Amino acid sequence: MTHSHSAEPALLVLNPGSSSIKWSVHEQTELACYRGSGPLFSGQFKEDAEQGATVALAEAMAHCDVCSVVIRFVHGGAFYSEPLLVDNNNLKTLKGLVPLAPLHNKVAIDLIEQLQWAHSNPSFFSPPIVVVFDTEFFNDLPKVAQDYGLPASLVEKYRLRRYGFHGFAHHAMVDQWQILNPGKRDYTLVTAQLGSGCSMAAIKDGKPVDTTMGFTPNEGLLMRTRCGDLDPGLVTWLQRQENWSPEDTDAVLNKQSGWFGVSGGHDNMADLFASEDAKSQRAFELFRHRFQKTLGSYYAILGGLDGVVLSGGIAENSAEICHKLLSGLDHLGIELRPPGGRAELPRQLTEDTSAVKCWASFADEAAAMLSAVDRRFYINDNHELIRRDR
Ligand SMILES: Nc1ncnc2c1ncn2[C@@H]1O[C@H](COP(=O)(O)OP(=O)(O)O)[C@@H](O)[C@H]1O
Ligand SMILES: CC(=O)OP(=O)(O)O
Ligand SMILES: [Mg+2]
Repeated sequence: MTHSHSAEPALLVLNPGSSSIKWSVHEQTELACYRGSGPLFSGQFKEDAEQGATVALAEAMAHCDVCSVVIRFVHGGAFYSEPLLVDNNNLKTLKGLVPLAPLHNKVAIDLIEQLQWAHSNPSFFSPPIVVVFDTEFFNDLPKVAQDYGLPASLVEKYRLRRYGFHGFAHHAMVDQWQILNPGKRDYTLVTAQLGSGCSMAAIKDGKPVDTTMGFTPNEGLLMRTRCGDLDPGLVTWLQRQENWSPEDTDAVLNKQSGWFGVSGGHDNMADLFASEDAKSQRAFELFRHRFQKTLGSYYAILGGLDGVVLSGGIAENSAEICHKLLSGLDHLGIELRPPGGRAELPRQLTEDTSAVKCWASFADEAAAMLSAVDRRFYINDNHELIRRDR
């Protein structure tokens, strides 16, 4: 396949989540025009699809002149949070960050390597790769929301902080809220990304002031296979009891826990929610309890609440689960509509009279990723990706 300038300039976006890899192809104009007309085409593949990235790229290149591949990279550690043009040097550093987000960074590295392999094949042109970081949205979290109660010497030595993740999803939800409430100022909002990974953010006037995920994407809510909040004393106790290595500990807390572990094997939230066995119900109650506890604490630190936006595979697909998560909260000013009714997104979950307006929406992570690229790069008339002068 050759690089042809006759076709339309476009970008391929790859979004490796912890349960699937989503890809979409966007016209170059989508870069500057956040929430444009949506992707030209899109698809999904599984993490174990050996050449998933090159198949997606070949399909994109059959129709468009792909100027760049944009890949969501969950954890850039203390090194990176701004969009980065991948080269052999920074790729080494990125590879060293795999243990910080064990379910995500390795998959992103594999995607980069698949594309580089394609590049080494003379019959296949592979465009420049830009990685964009899930942490960027939370760069300027208030210090109090970045801190852990650890010794200052350790914090300084390793530049430890709470990073926050799902930045593109939370950014897209804020954007959705602003579209639904045009011109509203001084607003307080809670956004919740509920997919395989789950996180919430407290938002004041469009900026995050706290979020549930911390140093790694395994703090806070109960997730598909991640435990979320845990007493650190329990971890060290179990390590001694079970003689766990760091790798064993990682595997249990990231891959065998969450609602999957608590329910004894329900992977998909839809199955868990439909199941009537006691363990599944207990897992769902824990999921709901953590969600509501966080919502209440964010209400407290925000000093009020104008709205809630729910997103991710769970919220997008299940009106009943959205209803359960927000039920019993009349005292916070959440007056729910009966579930059911309109299925399309954004879906209004509360009555028009409700003090707190709640919505389920599609978090357009790809659009938010493209707008991050647009802040640092542009595409010239030769369809080349160029860094903007700062
Ligand atoms: N109909 C449904 N009802 C409830 N949960 C669902 C439904 N469909 C999908 N899900 C949940 O959504 C998750 C996928 O969400 P998504 O945001 O795509 O995750 P990720 O990006 O982490 O891979 C699945 O793991 C599943 O638990
Ligand atoms: C950070 C994270 O958990 O992402 P995802 O939900 O896509 O797995
Ligand atoms: Mg996701």
